[in-house]
Amino acid sequence: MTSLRYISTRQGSRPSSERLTFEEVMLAGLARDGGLYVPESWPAWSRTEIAALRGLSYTDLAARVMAPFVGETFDAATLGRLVREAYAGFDAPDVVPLKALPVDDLHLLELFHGPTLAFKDVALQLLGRMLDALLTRSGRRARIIGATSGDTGSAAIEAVRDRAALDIFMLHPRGRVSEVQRRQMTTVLAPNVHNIAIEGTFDDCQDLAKACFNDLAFRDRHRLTAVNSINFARVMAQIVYYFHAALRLGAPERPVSFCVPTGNFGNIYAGYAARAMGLPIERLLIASNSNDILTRFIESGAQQMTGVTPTLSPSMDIQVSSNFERYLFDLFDRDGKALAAAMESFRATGAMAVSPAQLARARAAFDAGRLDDAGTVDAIAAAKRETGETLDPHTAVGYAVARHKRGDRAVPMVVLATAHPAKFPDAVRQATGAPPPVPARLAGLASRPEHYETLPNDIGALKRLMDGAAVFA
Ligand SMILES: Cc1ncc(COP(=O)(O)O)c(C=O)c1O
Ligand SMILES: N[C@@H](CCOP(=O)(O)O)C(=O)O
Repeated sequence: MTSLRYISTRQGSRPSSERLTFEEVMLAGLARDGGLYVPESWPAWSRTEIAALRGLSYTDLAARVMAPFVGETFDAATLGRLVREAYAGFDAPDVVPLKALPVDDLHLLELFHGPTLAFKDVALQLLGRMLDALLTRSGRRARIIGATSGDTGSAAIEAVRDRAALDIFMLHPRGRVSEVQRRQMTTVLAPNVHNIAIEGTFDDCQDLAKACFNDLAFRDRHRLTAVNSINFARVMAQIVYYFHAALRLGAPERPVSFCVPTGNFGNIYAGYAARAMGLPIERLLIASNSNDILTRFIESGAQQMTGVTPTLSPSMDIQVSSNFERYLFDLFDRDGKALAAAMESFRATGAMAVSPAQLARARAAFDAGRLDDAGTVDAIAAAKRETGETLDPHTAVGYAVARHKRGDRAVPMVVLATAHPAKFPDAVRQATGAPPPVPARLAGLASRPEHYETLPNDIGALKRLMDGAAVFA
C-alpha cells in the first residue's frame, strides 16, 4: 500500500509539482514554491473506527491517529516510542486534561502541562524528537529558522536544545512578547540555540523566516527546516487532542464544538483536519483578540490588513495567519495556481476577497468572534467568579467568545486552554488583583542571565548573521 503523499498549496504555480513523503515534508518545512504542504487527501475514519479509539490512553490514541500521516517514515514501534517519550515529561497523567466547567456545558481542554506551559509543547516535544531521529539515522544535520510571537519559541528551543543534529535560530518581535515568554527563550544556554530579537512585529519575523526558505540557495546551504506550523507535523500532532476531547464527550455518537483562541490559524486548522477525517465536530469557533483579520473575514469575506495592535494576548498579535492559506486551498477547490495568484496579490495590496459562494462555505466551516483587552480583563475575572479557574489572556478570549456564541446547548463546547496563566502575570493581576502562583517550571527564571542578539527587520542582516554563525557547535 502506498502511503499518504503531500502537495503544496501553490502546486501548479511552478513547472514542477511535488508529491512528498512525510519525511520529506518534515525536513522541507515550507514548500519550494512558497506554499504550505497539505495531505493529498485526508485519511478518512468511519464511525466504527472512531468508536474503537475510545478508552485508549493519550499516547496510544496519538500513535493511532498520526500513523496514516507518518506512513513509512517511522514504523509503528518507533512512532509509539517517540510519542511516549514526547509526553513523558508532561505533568498531567492524561497529557491534556479535559475539565467540565459549571456553566453552559462548557469544557476546558488544558493544553499547557508541558515543559514550557503552552499548547505548543504538545506538538513540539514530538516534532523535536522526530526531526532528531530522522537526521540522526541518516547522519545529516539541519538548521531551524523559526518565528515566534511568544510561545512557539520557547517550546521549540526546549524541544531541540543540545541536540547535536540541529541548530535553531528563533526570531521574536522585540518588546512584543511577555517577559516570562522572552526569558523562557533567552535564558536557555545551549550551543545550538540562537535567539534573535527583531525590530518589528511577529508578521515581520514570520516574513523573514519565509524569505529564508524562499531563497533556495540559502535554504539548501543551511539545510533549513521549520518548527512553526509551516511544518505539517505540527498540525498533525495537534489533531490528536481534538479526537481525545471529542471521544471523552461522547463522539462519534455525539457531536462536539470547539472554540479556539486563534492567531496563526494552526490550532483551529488542526480541528478542521480532524473534522475532515470524520470526527463529528459541529462548530469551530475562531476567537480573535483586537487583531481580528480572520473574524472580519468570516463576517465580510475579505481579508484586509490594518496593522498589528499590541494586546494582553500577545501570542495572537498576528495579521497574516500563515495556516489560513491551507484552508483557502480547499476553499479554492485545491487550485494551487489560483491560490498562489490570490496570495501574491494579498501580500502586494494588503487585501483579498472571496466570492459570495466561497464565503458561504467558509461560514459553514467556521464561526468567529472577537474580544478586546478590556473584555479580556473582564473575561479573566468572570471566569474566576463563574468557574473558579484562572485563565491566561488567550484562553480568556476563547472563553468569552464561547459564552457569547454558545449556540445549541445540546452540543458540548470545548474551549482550548492554550497557555498557563503564570506566563502572563500582569494580565491576571489586572483582572483578579493578584498574580497567579509561579509554577515550579518557571522558578528562578527572573534571575537567570539572558542571551540574545537584536537585528533590524532586514533579511540581509539576518542572512549575514546566519552565514556567520558557527555551524553545528
Ligand atoms: C497561548 C496561545 N494561544 C493561542 C495562540 C494562537 O494559536 P494559532 O497560532 O495556532 O492560531 C498562540 C500562538 O500560536 C498561543 O501561543
Ligand atoms: N503564536 C505563535 C506564533 C507562531 O505560530 P506557529 O503555530 O506557526 O508556530 C507563537 O507563540 O509563537
